Amino acid sequence: MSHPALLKLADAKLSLAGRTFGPFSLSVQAGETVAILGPSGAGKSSLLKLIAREHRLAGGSIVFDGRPLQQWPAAELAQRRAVLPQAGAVAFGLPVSLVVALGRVSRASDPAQQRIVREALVQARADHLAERRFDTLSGGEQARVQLARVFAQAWDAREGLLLVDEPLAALDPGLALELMEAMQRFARERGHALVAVLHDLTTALNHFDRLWLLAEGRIRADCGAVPAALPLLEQLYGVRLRLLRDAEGLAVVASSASQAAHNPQFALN
Ligand SMILES: Nc1ncnc2c1ncn2[C@@H]1O[C@H](COP(=O)(O)OP(=O)(O)OP(=O)(O)O)[C@@H](O)[C@H]1O
Repeated sequence: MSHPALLKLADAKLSLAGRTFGPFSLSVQAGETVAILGPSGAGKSSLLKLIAREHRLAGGSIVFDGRPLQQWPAAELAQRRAVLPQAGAVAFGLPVSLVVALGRVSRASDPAQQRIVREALVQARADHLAERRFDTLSGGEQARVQLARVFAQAWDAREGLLLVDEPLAALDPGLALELMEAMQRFARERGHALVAVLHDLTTALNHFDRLWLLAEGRIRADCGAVPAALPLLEQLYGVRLRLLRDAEGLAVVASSASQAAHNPQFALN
């Protein structure tokens, strides 16, 4: 028997500067991981913000854990869903430990705060930065601290929602992989759903269950994150893609049409 969706959008619409996005009819199960993909300007961040309740719903409905999103009291919602905005969206001249502790402000009393902040920093590979000022950190260091804040916020929730916007964009390949795995583990252990805006197709196919493909403010496909999605991705971005595969996983690379046509080794299956 299938469980009711943790998050359900039914004909949800968003209106920004006279432009309408959607209608979106989408659902996410507890523990599921979804990557939102699409060309620049497609509306990925806007959709994420709509789900995060940072944008007002202009039509339809969004239900989170059986309750319309707009009916959730702010403090309760903050304890069940955490948002990592796109880099540069927040600028703090604060100590790192305080930035991470901001994830806990919705709790009236929080005796575990110090321990959780410390452990969240460890999981985000940022514990060595605890004593630094946030605005003196590099882009990749800031990204790790922001991720620690998200971890701290959703630390003791179950079946919550992590909404992250290009969380790995500022990280070197080793760290990007480590943090992707940390996010997956963190979400899996708590039954949290993870919805991420991404540009990296390799990460999307290797680490996510589902893909929402977005173009011009509309969902073009809602499909499994499987190699068979490649033709849809080619259409979405208007580029030929090659799929490289070995025992450890897949890699997707953009390629010129002529290269792809002459290389049967990379054919889809
Ligand atoms: N608050 C806003 N007011 C008016 N227009 C907006 C607002 N936020 C975004 N837009 C516009 O809506 C469109 C979609 O923006 P959005 O940030 O959602 O795209 P995106 O798919 O996340 O792009 P990128 O990959 O470049 O980050 C863009 O044309 C953008 O300029």
